[in-house]
Amino acid sequence: MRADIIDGKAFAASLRRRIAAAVPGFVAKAGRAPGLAVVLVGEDPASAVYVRSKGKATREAGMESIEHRLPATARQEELLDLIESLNRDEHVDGILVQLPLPPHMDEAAVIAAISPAKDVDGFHVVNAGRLAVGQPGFVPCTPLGCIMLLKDRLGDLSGLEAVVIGRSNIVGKPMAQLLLAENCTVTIAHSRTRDLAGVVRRADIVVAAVGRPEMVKGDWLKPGATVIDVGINRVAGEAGKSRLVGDVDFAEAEAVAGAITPVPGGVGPMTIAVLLRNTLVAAHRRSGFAAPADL
Ligand SMILES: NC(=O)C1=CN([C@@H]2O[C@H](COP(=O)(O)OP(=O)(O)OC[C@H]3O[C@@H](n4cnc5c(N)ncnc54)[C@H](OP(=O)(O)O)[C@@H]3O)[C@@H](O)[C@H]2O)C=CC1
Ligand SMILES: Nc1nc(=O)c2c([nH]1)NC[C@@H]1CN(c3ccc(C(=O)N[C@@H](CCC(=O)O)C(=O)O)cc3)C=[N+]21
Repeated sequence: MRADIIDGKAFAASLRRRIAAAVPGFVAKAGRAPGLAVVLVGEDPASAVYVRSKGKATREAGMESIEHRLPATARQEELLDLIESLNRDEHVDGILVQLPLPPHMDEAAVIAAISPAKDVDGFHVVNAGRLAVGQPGFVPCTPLGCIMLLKDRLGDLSGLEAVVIGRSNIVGKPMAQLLLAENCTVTIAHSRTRDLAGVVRRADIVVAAVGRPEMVKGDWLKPGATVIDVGINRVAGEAGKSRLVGDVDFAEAEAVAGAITPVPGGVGPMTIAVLLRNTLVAAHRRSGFAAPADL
């Protein structure tokens, strides 16, 4: 069997078109465009690339992109003051502080400073708590994008065995919460898990969010499983160039899985599309308008 490729890039493009189509309706009612503020601290080249592509996608959707850069040496107080001014700015609906932050900053304290109503990353404890208890809030973009791909592929997920590898606050834990909310039987695996291959072999759905290039092997998978590869790992490629690989050994997995997301072109593009979706939803909620239902 050869797995179907789940085209996250195409799905993300269609989501972005639906978002762009809904923006003029908001502008007509509110008299302004939805605004997303992205804050980059330091010069990490990978982060700078992401921030640029987020800004471009935001403008292409007809929204306002507000970009702030602070030097790597900035004091945490300066960042907290900036977040406070963005919290107060009526034109800012969403605030994203690009992670990771320089080591002298306390990420939890910085995230806590963002107004939960503008936390389009869904990283604030209030939004994490809402997700855990099933109240409406903001859900982290990457796991929400993964759920959209899974439901598009499989329809109802009820009763399926799902294994999430990774338990970070930004991917693994919210991913597990979302799968639970879809009535999956959820196992969360991590670096202390015994017999990881044996655990993964039970899964109808495997979500790999580890950060270890090509760790998940083909013979770890149940034949026909649906594999969502969140990993983004830059490794040495040919002729001194680097290339991106996921946490799943794609060549091996493709021969066993029923369907699999590629890297690049899978989960990554979904993350940005869902960020725009969350920003549009935040704009509607903050203005007291019902958010478009089909996003
Ligand atoms: N596509 C996208 O849009 C995004 C992609 N990513 C990518 O996803 C990956 C994960 O990101 P993130 O969650 O932030 O990473 P973290 O480093 O925060 O978490 C990694 C998790 O993997 C677990 N882990 C590490 N080694 C092993 C192992 N050998 N076996 C089993 N589990 C292991 C860790 O376990 P423990 O808790 O025990 O240490 C931890 O829970 C990265 O490649 C990142 O680049 C991240 C965000 C967005
Ligand atoms: N506050 C915050 N929110 C985030 O959502 C956040 C963050 N910090 N820090 C870093 C991670 C990582 N992340 C990605 C977004 C898009 C792609 C993406 O579009 N990837 C393309 C390839 C891009 C390339 O070629 O480099 C793809 O997979 O096809 C990947 C990874 C968001 N993150």
